[in-house]
Amino acid sequence: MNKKIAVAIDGPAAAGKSTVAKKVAHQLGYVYIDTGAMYRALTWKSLESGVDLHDEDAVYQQLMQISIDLVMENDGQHVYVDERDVSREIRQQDVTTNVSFAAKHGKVREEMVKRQQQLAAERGVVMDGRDIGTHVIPDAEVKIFMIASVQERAERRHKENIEKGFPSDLSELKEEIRKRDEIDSKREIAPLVKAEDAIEIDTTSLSIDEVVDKILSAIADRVQ
Ligand SMILES: Nc1ncnc2c1ncn2[C@@H]1O[C@H](COP(=O)(O)OP(=O)(O)O)[C@@H](O)[C@H]1O
Ligand SMILES: Nc1ccn([C@@H]2O[C@H](COP(=O)(O)OP(=O)(O)O)[C@@H](O)[C@H]2O)c(=O)n1
Repeated sequence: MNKKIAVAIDGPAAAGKSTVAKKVAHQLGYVYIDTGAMYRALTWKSLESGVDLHDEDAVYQQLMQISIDLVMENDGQHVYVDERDVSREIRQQDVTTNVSFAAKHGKVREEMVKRQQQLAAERGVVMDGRDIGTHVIPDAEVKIFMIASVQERAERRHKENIEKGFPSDLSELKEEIRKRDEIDSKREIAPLVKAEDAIEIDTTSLSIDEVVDKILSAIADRVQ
């Protein structure tokens, strides 16, 4: 497979996007870009500095003052805000429950999309998020929309939290996922929606490797 392409993976919270995107990128020797981590990094910084996440100008100003870097290291991708490694902090519950507020502002999204498009300028990328196939890389050669039931997604996140030593409550997780999906799907700017030309994969009863294989074969079909 010589021709390098862009693969856009979108879908709701905990559908398995980043796990699968990382594996697909690894198999192809592509770069993986986690756009959710960028919104989480901004949210973490805003909470740290006491910025009101509902104040569009304040959140935008905060974003313009920071650099957000995704760096591949031996143990996986790390996220830096300026010089600080915040990979763990951005997965904490206060960031998770607030990130959709930061992500709904038009000015914030415009700047994020600009940064993400720079990262994807060269092909050979797998990028995951909510608006990748619709706004960030609308001309991506392969677009995937991953879904799974809320129950399944909450159970997956619960298991992951316990493994990481994070406190976790299944019914709270279900509620948080439902609420975040609703904000992400109903926002005015670039809501979470399947791109017309995206392939939908329901991962509820699929293993990680089965999903990876489906995406790799969609890519193989496209680049032939
Ligand atoms: N098809 C799958 N079957 C079972 N578990 C999965 C599957 N895909 C992902 N997971 C697990 O679900 C959790 C959430 O996946 P993640 O990739 O973080 O989702 P997203 O990026 O969509 O939020 C992770 O712990 C991951 O290992
Ligand atoms: N391209 C993107 C990526 C994430 N986001 C926002 O960032 C939040 C966190 O994204 P994420 O991919 O880390 O979320 P999880 O599904 O991993 O929990 C989402 O709930 C969206 O509010 C977005 O608006 N657009």
